[in-house]
Amino acid sequence: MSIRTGIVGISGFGGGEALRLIAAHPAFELVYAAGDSTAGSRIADRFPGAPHGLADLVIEKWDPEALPELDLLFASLPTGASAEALARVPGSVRIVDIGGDHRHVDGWAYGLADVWPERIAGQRRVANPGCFPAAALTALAPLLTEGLIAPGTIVIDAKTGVSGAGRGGGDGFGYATTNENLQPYGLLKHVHMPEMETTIGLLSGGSAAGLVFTPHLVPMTRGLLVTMYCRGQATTAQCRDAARAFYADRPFVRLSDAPPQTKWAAGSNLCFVHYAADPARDLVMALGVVDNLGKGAAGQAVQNANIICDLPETTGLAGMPVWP
Ligand SMILES: NC(=O)C1=CN([C@@H]2O[C@H](COP(=O)(O)OP(=O)(O)OC[C@H]3O[C@@H](n4cnc5c(N)ncnc54)[C@H](OP(=O)(O)O)[C@@H]3O)[C@@H](O)[C@H]2O)C=CC1
Ligand SMILES: CC(=O)N[C@@H](CCC(=O)OP(=O)(O)O)C(=O)O
Repeated sequence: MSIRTGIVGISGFGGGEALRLIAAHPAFELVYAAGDSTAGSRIADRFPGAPHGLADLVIEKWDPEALPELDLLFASLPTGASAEALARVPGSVRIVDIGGDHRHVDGWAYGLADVWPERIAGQRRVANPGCFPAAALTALAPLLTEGLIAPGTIVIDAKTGVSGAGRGGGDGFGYATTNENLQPYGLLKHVHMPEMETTIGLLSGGSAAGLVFTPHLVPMTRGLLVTMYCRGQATTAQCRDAARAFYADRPFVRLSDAPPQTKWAAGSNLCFVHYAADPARDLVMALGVVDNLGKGAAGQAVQNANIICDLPETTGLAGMPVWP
């Protein structure tokens, strides 16, 4: 089966990771690549390691009115740049939006693929979660659905690699300012806070109004770790049992015995979850690790595309992480 596939935003970090995955995907055939400033260049000009069959594909100027015949489109545009344009893509084209314009928007399935595959199947429009929510919500979902933690008391301390800011990260994302530096940002106003509050409400039936989320930029290229502190009386064993049952038949979530490390997920679509609890302290800790460009972006996007194209979820995603 050949599914005619496009990527808009292909020159970026998210789009480039989608290209890497699609180049090795047995059913998705890349026939359309688009962007803005890179329009007119060949894939190989941007990605010297592209396979021969894709090297000469020319990046088009993004124009939703001028698409070739497509079955599937991955959009990896800056948040704010896709809502209006994607509304003009014919309804026959399935879309997975890696950017933030369509999360919890009517007409779009929220693509938390390991938690809600049944809500994604059969849809033609899927909004990929943000990278921090991908890790945090995957780790929290079993605890919330089992009522093991109070949804309004969650504190999320997060660390991300610099590629999370994209290729055009801009001032503050250069080598001299990120190397050997640790930068908190977005205190109490990061856009992923409302995204996570809404999803936690859906998972728990309760309000996550007390959520606190603090991301930190750390000097690594890829990787994302969330360490979460919640109120609850559950034991570590109860949290682990809940996660084991919740993810029993899910291929990409790994319950780890030791606290997970960002390198464990590098280059993969895996999410590692881990729990430690102490009822005497009324404390449940939940940890999640993803590759921000994998499960945090293009990996989860391909998983979502597999689901809406009725393919096995693992198609093109079975490769192990890169180590070391
Ligand atoms: N990086 C990450 O870890 C994650 C990113 N995301 C989201 O994914 C999206 C892409 O992020 P990322 O890849 O990091 O960003 P980059 O800055 O690396 O890439 C942005 C891409 O968008 C293209 N682009 C920008 N404006 C336009 C336009 N007007 N028309 C057509 N193309 C345009 C650029 O094309 P050109 O170079 O040709 O100008 C480029 O290919 C964002 O919404 C981001 O928030 C989500 C999860 C994780
Ligand atoms: C390091 C860094 O800047 N990371 C980004 C994560 C981007 C992301 O997940 O994307 P969406 O904009 O699609 O939600 C940030 O914190 O905004």
